[in-house]
Amino acid sequence: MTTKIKFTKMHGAGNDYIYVDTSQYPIADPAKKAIEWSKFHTGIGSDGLILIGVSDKADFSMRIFNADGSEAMMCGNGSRCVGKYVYEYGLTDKTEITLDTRSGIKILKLHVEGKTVSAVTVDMGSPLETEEIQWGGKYPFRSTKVSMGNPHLVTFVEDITQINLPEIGPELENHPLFPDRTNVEFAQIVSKDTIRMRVWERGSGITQACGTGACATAVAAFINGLTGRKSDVIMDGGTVTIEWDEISGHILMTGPATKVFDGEIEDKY
Ligand SMILES: N[C@@H](CCC[C@H](N)C(=O)O)C(=O)O
Repeated sequence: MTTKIKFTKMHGAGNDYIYVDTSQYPIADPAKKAIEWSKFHTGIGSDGLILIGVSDKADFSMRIFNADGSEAMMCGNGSRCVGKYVYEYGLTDKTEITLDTRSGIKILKLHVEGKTVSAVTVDMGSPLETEEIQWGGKYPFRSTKVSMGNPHLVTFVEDITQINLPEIGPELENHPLFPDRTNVEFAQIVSKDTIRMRVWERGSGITQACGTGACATAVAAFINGLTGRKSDVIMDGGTVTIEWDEISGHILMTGPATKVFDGEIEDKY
C-alpha cells in the first residue's frame, strides 16, 4: 500500500527538518520515516523529521525525530519553524501561540512582516540542570552539562577552528557518562555578548545550528562568568539571540525561520 504525504522543508539558521502536518497526513512510524527521509541520496535529505499536530493543552503540538530515528524532547530551531508554518499556512491567525512538546508547553511570539513570519521568539523555559565536568587524560578540558530538556555538553576553547568535531563529537555523544547520549557543543567567546559555537547533535551529527544547543551554550557562558545574560550565538548556519531572564529564570531564544520548499513523497507501508 502507498499513500502520498505532503511535507514542507524548512530550516532555522540552517538546521533543516522535514515538517508534516499530521492532522492532514498521519505518520504511522515516524522513527522509521525520519531515518528513511533524512537520507541525502535516497531520501529527502534533512537533520530529521518534525510532526506538527493537535493538542488538548496548547494551540499545537510538536514531535521531533533525529536523522537516526531517535525522538528528542524539544527542538529550538524547529519550534520557530513550526510557528512560521502554522501562521503562513493559515492554521492560525494568532501571533502568540503555545506549543505542546515533550519538554513542556512553549510560548512562541511570531514577528510578522506583512503576511510573512520573519523571526520567532521562543520562551524555552528554565535550564533543568547544570554540572561541571573536569575531564583529564585524552580530553584536556572542562565542560558544562546543561539540560534544556535535551541534554547538552558545552566546552569553551580558545580557538574553535582547532576542534576536530567529526572525531570528538561522536566520542562524547556516546560517552558512558551520558546514558541517553548527549548533544556536543564547542564554543569560543568572541566578546561579552557574542559566542561562536559549533555543534555535533545527538542523532544527527554535525548540523548547521542547534537552538537548544545555543541556549545551553549561553547558559554555560553566563554561569562560567564569560558573558552577560544576553548573547548572540553565531553558528555555522546563522545566529540566534539568547537572553536568560533574571526575573523568570526563563531562556528566551530569538531567531530566523525559513521555508525552503513544499513537496510530496510516496509513503509505502
Ligand atoms: N536541532 C534541535 C535539537 C534536536 C534534538 C537533539 N539532536 C537531541 O537529540 O537532543 C534544536 O534546534 O534544538
